[in-house]
Amino acid sequence: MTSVQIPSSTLFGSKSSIYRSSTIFRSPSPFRIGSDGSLNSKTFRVCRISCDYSCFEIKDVSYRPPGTEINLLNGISFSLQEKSFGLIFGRSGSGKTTLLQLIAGLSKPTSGSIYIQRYTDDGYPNQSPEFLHPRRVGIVFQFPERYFVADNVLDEIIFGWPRQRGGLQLRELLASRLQKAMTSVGLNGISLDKDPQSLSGGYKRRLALAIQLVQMPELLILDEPLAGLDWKARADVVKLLKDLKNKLTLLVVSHDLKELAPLVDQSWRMEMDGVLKSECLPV
Ligand SMILES: Nc1ncnc2c1ncn2[C@@H]1O[C@H](COP(=O)(O)OP(=O)(O)OP(=O)(O)O)[C@@H](O)[C@H]1O
Repeated sequence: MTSVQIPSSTLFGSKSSIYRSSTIFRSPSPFRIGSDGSLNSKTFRVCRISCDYSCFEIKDVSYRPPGTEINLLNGISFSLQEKSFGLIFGRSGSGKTTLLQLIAGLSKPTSGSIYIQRYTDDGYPNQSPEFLHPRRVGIVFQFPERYFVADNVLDEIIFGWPRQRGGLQLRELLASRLQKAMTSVGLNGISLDKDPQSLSGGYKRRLALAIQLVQMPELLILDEPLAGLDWKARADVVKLLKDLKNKLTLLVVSHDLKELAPLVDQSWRMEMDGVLKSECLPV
Protein backbone atom coordinates (compact mmCIF):
# COMPACT_ATOMS: atom_id res chain seq x y z
CA MET A 1 0.00 0.00 0.00
CA THR A 2 1.38 3.40 -0.91
CA SER A 3 0.60 6.54 1.01
CA VAL A 4 0.56 10.13 -0.09
CA GLN A 5 0.92 12.96 2.44
CA ILE A 6 -1.10 16.02 1.61
CA PRO A 7 -1.90 19.03 3.79
CA SER A 8 -5.27 18.66 5.49
CA SER A 9 -6.15 22.22 4.44
CA THR A 10 -6.20 20.92 0.86
CA LEU A 11 -8.67 18.25 1.87
CA PHE A 12 -10.82 19.88 4.48
CA GLY A 13 -9.89 23.53 4.96
CA SER A 14 -10.08 22.77 8.67
CA LYS A 15 -9.15 25.32 11.34
CA SER A 16 -6.73 22.81 12.77
CA SER A 17 -4.90 22.28 9.52
CA ILE A 18 -1.76 24.03 10.71
CA TYR A 19 -1.00 21.04 12.90
CA ARG A 20 -2.15 18.07 10.97
CA SER A 21 -1.75 16.38 7.72
CA SER A 22 -3.98 13.66 6.44
CA THR A 23 -3.10 10.49 4.65
CA ILE A 24 -4.78 9.06 1.62
CA PHE A 25 -4.21 5.36 1.11
CA ARG A 26 -4.33 4.28 -2.48
CA SER A 27 -5.06 0.85 -3.77
CA PRO A 28 -1.94 -0.87 -5.11
CA SER A 29 -3.88 -2.09 -8.12
CA PRO A 30 -3.14 -0.05 -11.25
CA PHE A 31 -5.76 2.47 -12.33
CA ARG A 32 -7.70 1.54 -15.43
CA ILE A 33 -7.73 4.33 -17.93
CA GLY A 34 -10.69 4.22 -20.29
CA SER A 35 -10.36 4.64 -24.03
CA ASP A 36 -11.56 8.25 -23.60
CA GLY A 37 -8.78 8.84 -21.10
CA SER A 38 -11.08 8.84 -18.05
CA LEU A 39 -10.26 7.07 -14.80
CA ASN A 40 -12.35 4.01 -14.02
CA SER A 41 -13.72 4.85 -10.56
CA LYS A 42 -14.34 1.18 -9.72
CA THR A 43 -10.63 0.51 -9.65
CA PHE A 44 -9.60 3.78 -7.94
CA ARG A 45 -10.36 3.24 -4.28
CA VAL A 46 -9.56 6.14 -2.00
CA CYS A 47 -10.45 6.17 1.66
CA ARG A 48 -10.19 9.16 3.94
CA ILE A 49 -8.81 8.56 7.41
CA SER A 50 -10.88 10.27 10.08
CA CYS A 51 -9.06 13.24 11.62
CA ASP A 52 -11.26 13.92 14.64
CA TYR A 53 -9.12 15.54 17.29
CA SER A 54 -9.27 16.87 20.84
CA CYS A 55 -8.23 20.17 22.34
CA PHE A 56 -7.44 21.07 25.92
CA GLU A 57 -9.43 24.24 26.46
CA ILE A 58 -9.13 26.96 29.05
CA LYS A 59 -12.12 29.28 28.98
CA ASP A 60 -12.35 32.64 30.76
CA VAL A 61 -10.27 31.48 33.71
CA SER A 62 -9.62 33.97 36.49
CA TYR A 63 -7.92 33.29 39.79
CA ARG A 64 -7.80 35.19 43.04
CA PRO A 65 -5.97 33.43 45.87
CA PRO A 66 -8.23 32.87 48.88
CA GLY A 67 -8.13 35.78 51.30
CA THR A 68 -6.69 38.24 48.78
CA GLU A 69 -8.30 41.13 46.93
CA ILE A 70 -6.53 41.07 43.57
CA ASN A 71 -6.88 38.63 40.68
CA LEU A 72 -3.59 37.00 39.70
CA LEU A 73 -5.13 35.71 36.47
CA ASN A 74 -7.78 37.53 34.46
CA GLY A 75 -10.10 35.96 31.90
CA ILE A 76 -7.58 33.57 30.38
CA SER A 77 -8.75 31.60 27.34
CA PHE A 78 -6.77 29.38 25.01
CA SER A 79 -6.92 26.05 23.29
CA LEU A 80 -4.14 23.51 22.85
CA GLN A 81 -4.57 20.72 20.34
CA GLU A 82 -3.64 17.18 21.35
CA LYS A 83 -0.10 16.05 20.50
CA SER A 84 1.06 19.60 20.09
CA PHE A 85 3.53 21.73 22.01
CA GLY A 86 2.35 24.95 23.65
CA LEU A 87 4.71 27.41 25.28
CA ILE A 88 3.84 30.17 27.75
CA PHE A 89 6.41 32.86 28.35
CA GLY A 90 6.42 36.16 30.20
CA ARG A 91 8.04 38.07 33.01
CA SER A 92 8.72 36.59 36.43
CA GLY A 93 5.77 36.94 38.75
CA SER A 94 3.21 37.34 35.95
CA GLY A 95 1.31 34.22 37.01
CA LYS A 96 2.55 31.47 34.67
CA THR A 97 3.08 28.86 37.38
CA THR A 98 -0.24 29.76 38.97
CA LEU A 99 -1.97 29.00 35.65
CA LEU A 100 -0.18 25.65 35.30
CA GLN A 101 -1.32 24.69 38.79
CA LEU A 102 -4.93 25.43 37.89
CA ILE A 103 -4.73 23.33 34.72
CA ALA A 104 -3.18 20.45 36.70
CA GLY A 105 -6.07 20.66 39.18
CA LEU A 106 -3.86 21.63 42.13
CA SER A 107 -6.03 24.65 42.80
CA LYS A 108 -9.41 25.74 41.51
CA PRO A 109 -10.12 28.75 39.29
CA THR A 110 -12.21 31.49 40.90
CA SER A 111 -14.20 31.51 37.68
CA GLY A 112 -14.02 29.93 34.23
CA SER A 113 -13.59 26.35 33.11
CA ILE A 114 -10.93 23.89 31.98
CA TYR A 115 -12.03 20.98 29.82
CA ILE A 116 -11.37 18.74 26.81
CA GLN A 117 -13.34 19.33 23.65
CA ARG A 118 -13.49 16.87 20.78
CA TYR A 119 -13.84 18.23 17.23
CA THR A 120 -14.72 16.76 13.87
CA ASP A 121 -12.12 17.01 11.14
CA ASP A 122 -13.75 20.17 9.83
CA GLY A 123 -13.47 21.93 13.16
CA TYR A 124 -16.92 21.53 14.72
CA PRO A 125 -17.37 20.33 18.32
CA ASN A 126 -18.74 16.79 18.03
CA GLN A 127 -19.63 16.06 21.63
CA SER A 128 -20.13 17.82 24.96
CA PRO A 129 -16.98 19.17 26.61
CA GLU A 130 -15.42 16.80 29.13
CA PHE A 131 -14.06 17.99 32.47
CA LEU A 132 -10.26 17.74 32.49
CA HIS A 133 -9.74 15.41 35.43
CA PRO A 134 -6.40 15.92 37.20
CA ARG A 135 -5.51 12.25 36.66
CA ARG A 136 -5.27 13.00 32.93
CA VAL A 137 -2.62 15.65 33.60
CA GLY A 138 1.00 15.26 34.71
CA ILE A 139 3.02 18.16 36.04
CA VAL A 140 6.77 18.48 36.47
CA PHE A 141 7.63 21.41 38.69
CA GLN A 142 10.61 23.69 38.36
CA PHE A 143 13.72 21.94 39.78
CA PRO A 144 11.82 18.66 40.33
CA GLU A 145 14.94 17.00 41.77
CA ARG A 146 14.52 19.12 44.89
CA TYR A 147 11.43 17.09 45.69
CA PHE A 148 12.98 13.64 45.30
CA VAL A 149 12.38 11.74 48.52
CA ALA A 150 13.61 8.17 47.98
CA ASP A 151 17.00 6.47 48.31
CA ASN A 152 16.83 4.77 44.94
CA VAL A 153 15.37 5.31 41.48
CA LEU A 154 12.75 2.56 41.80
CA ASP A 155 11.35 3.90 45.08
CA GLU A 156 11.33 7.40 43.67
CA ILE A 157 9.17 6.27 40.77
CA ILE A 158 6.79 4.12 42.81
CA PHE A 159 6.48 6.66 45.64
CA GLY A 160 2.78 7.43 45.91
CA TRP A 161 1.65 4.26 44.17
CA PRO A 162 -1.41 2.71 45.82
CA ARG A 163 -0.56 0.56 48.84
CA GLN A 164 -4.03 -0.16 50.15
CA ARG A 165 -5.73 -3.55 49.73
CA GLY A 166 -7.32 -3.97 46.35
CA GLY A 167 -4.68 -1.81 44.72
CA LEU A 168 -2.57 -4.75 43.58
CA GLN A 169 -3.98 -4.87 40.08
CA LEU A 170 -3.34 -1.18 39.60
CA ARG A 171 0.20 -1.55 40.95
CA GLU A 172 0.86 -4.39 38.51
CA LEU A 173 -0.39 -2.21 35.72
CA LEU A 174 1.84 0.64 36.86
CA ALA A 175 4.80 -1.72 37.14
CA SER A 176 4.29 -2.85 33.55
CA ARG A 177 4.34 0.80 32.49
CA LEU A 178 7.53 1.45 34.43
CA GLN A 179 9.77 -0.17 31.83
CA LYS A 180 8.08 1.75 29.04
CA ALA A 181 8.45 5.07 30.81
CA MET A 182 12.11 4.39 31.65
CA THR A 183 12.79 3.53 28.02
CA SER A 184 10.98 6.54 26.63
CA VAL A 185 13.12 8.93 28.69
CA GLY A 186 16.35 7.00 28.05
CA LEU A 187 16.76 5.79 31.62
CA ASN A 188 16.78 2.07 30.85
CA GLY A 189 20.56 1.87 31.24
CA ILE A 190 20.36 3.22 34.80
CA SER A 191 20.23 0.84 37.77
CA LEU A 192 16.99 1.04 39.73
CA ASP A 193 19.13 0.84 42.90
CA LYS A 194 20.92 4.06 42.14
CA ASP A 195 20.50 7.03 44.46
CA PRO A 196 18.47 9.65 42.51
CA GLN A 197 20.63 12.42 43.98
CA SER A 198 23.74 10.83 42.43
CA LEU A 199 22.33 11.22 38.89
CA SER A 200 23.51 14.05 36.66
CA GLY A 201 21.25 17.09 36.26
CA GLY A 202 19.90 15.87 32.93
CA TYR A 203 19.19 12.38 34.25
CA LYS A 204 17.37 13.80 37.27
CA ARG A 205 15.06 15.62 34.84
CA ARG A 206 14.56 12.38 32.91
CA LEU A 207 13.63 10.66 36.15
CA ALA A 208 11.13 13.43 36.96
CA LEU A 209 9.56 12.92 33.52
CA ALA A 210 9.46 9.12 33.95
CA ILE A 211 7.61 9.53 37.28
CA GLN A 212 4.85 11.37 35.42
CA LEU A 213 4.86 9.21 32.29
CA VAL A 214 4.15 6.06 34.29
CA GLN A 215 0.74 7.56 34.99
CA MET A 216 0.20 7.95 31.23
CA PRO A 217 -1.02 11.56 31.28
CA GLU A 218 -2.66 12.96 28.16
CA LEU A 219 -1.38 16.43 28.96
CA LEU A 220 2.09 16.90 30.42
CA ILE A 221 2.85 20.27 31.97
CA LEU A 222 6.44 21.34 32.51
CA ASP A 223 7.53 24.41 34.47
CA GLU A 224 10.96 25.60 33.31
CA PRO A 225 12.25 22.18 32.18
CA LEU A 226 15.69 23.51 31.22
CA ALA A 227 16.35 25.68 34.28
CA GLY A 228 19.65 25.04 36.03
CA LEU A 229 21.01 22.53 33.47
CA ASP A 230 24.33 22.73 31.61
CA TRP A 231 24.33 22.97 27.79
CA LYS A 232 24.63 19.23 27.23
CA ALA A 233 21.78 18.33 29.59
CA ARG A 234 19.63 21.11 28.09
CA ALA A 235 20.18 19.70 24.60
CA ASP A 236 19.29 16.20 25.89
CA VAL A 237 16.07 17.41 27.49
CA VAL A 238 15.07 19.34 24.34
CA LYS A 239 15.60 16.16 22.30
CA LEU A 240 13.54 14.18 24.81
CA LEU A 241 10.69 16.69 24.65
CA LYS A 242 10.76 16.48 20.87
CA ASP A 243 10.29 12.71 21.10
CA LEU A 244 7.54 13.04 23.72
CA LYS A 245 5.63 15.49 21.55
CA ASN A 246 4.68 12.62 19.25
CA LYS A 247 3.09 10.73 22.14
CA LEU A 248 1.24 13.32 24.21
CA THR A 249 0.39 17.00 24.54
CA LEU A 250 2.94 19.28 26.13
CA LEU A 251 2.34 22.63 27.79
CA VAL A 252 5.55 24.31 28.89
CA VAL A 253 6.42 27.48 30.77
CA SER A 254 9.91 28.65 29.99
CA HIS A 255 12.26 31.58 29.59
CA ASP A 256 14.45 29.48 27.25
CA LEU A 257 12.64 30.50 24.10
CA LYS A 258 15.45 30.03 21.59
CA GLU A 259 16.16 26.42 22.51
CA LEU A 260 12.51 25.38 22.60
CA ALA A 261 11.39 27.38 19.54
CA PRO A 262 11.81 24.49 17.06
CA LEU A 263 9.29 22.41 19.05
CA VAL A 264 6.65 25.08 19.55
CA ASP A 265 3.29 24.91 17.75
CA GLN A 266 1.59 27.67 19.71
CA SER A 267 2.84 30.32 22.12
CA TRP A 268 1.37 32.88 24.48
CA ARG A 269 2.73 35.76 26.49
CA MET A 270 1.55 36.21 30.08
CA GLU A 271 1.23 39.90 30.88
CA MET A 272 1.86 41.32 34.35
CA ASP A 273 -1.87 41.94 34.82
CA GLY A 274 -2.53 38.17 34.51
CA VAL A 275 -3.82 38.37 30.95
CA LEU A 276 -2.63 35.79 28.41
CA LYS A 277 -2.14 36.81 24.79
CA SER A 278 -1.38 34.65 21.79
CA GLU A 279 2.01 35.81 20.51
CA CYS A 280 4.83 34.45 18.36
CA LEU A 281 8.08 33.79 20.16
CA PRO A 282 10.32 36.86 20.12
CA VAL A 283 13.33 34.93 18.79
N1 LIG B 1 -1.56 31.98 47.04
C1 LIG B 1 -1.06 33.18 46.70
N2 LIG B 1 -1.39 34.27 47.39
C2 LIG B 1 -0.91 35.47 47.06
N3 LIG B 1 -0.05 35.69 46.04
C3 LIG B 1 0.33 34.63 45.33
C4 LIG B 1 -0.15 33.32 45.61
N4 LIG B 1 0.41 32.46 44.72
C5 LIG B 1 1.20 33.21 43.93
N5 LIG B 1 1.16 34.51 44.29
C6 LIG B 1 1.88 35.62 43.65
O1 LIG B 1 1.44 35.65 42.32
C7 LIG B 1 2.46 36.10 41.46
C8 LIG B 1 2.61 35.13 40.32
O2 LIG B 1 3.33 33.96 40.75
P1 LIG B 1 3.77 32.81 39.74
O3 LIG B 1 4.69 31.90 40.48
O4 LIG B 1 2.56 32.21 39.15
O5 LIG B 1 4.55 33.66 38.66
P2 LIG B 1 5.48 33.15 37.46
O6 LIG B 1 5.08 33.94 36.27
O7 LIG B 1 5.40 31.67 37.34
O8 LIG B 1 6.91 33.59 37.94
P3 LIG B 1 8.37 32.92 37.63
O9 LIG B 1 8.62 33.10 36.16
O10 LIG B 1 9.30 33.70 38.48
O11 LIG B 1 8.27 31.47 38.04
C9 LIG B 1 3.70 36.25 42.33
O12 LIG B 1 3.86 37.62 42.65
C10 LIG B 1 3.36 35.42 43.55
O13 LIG B 1 4.02 35.93 44.70
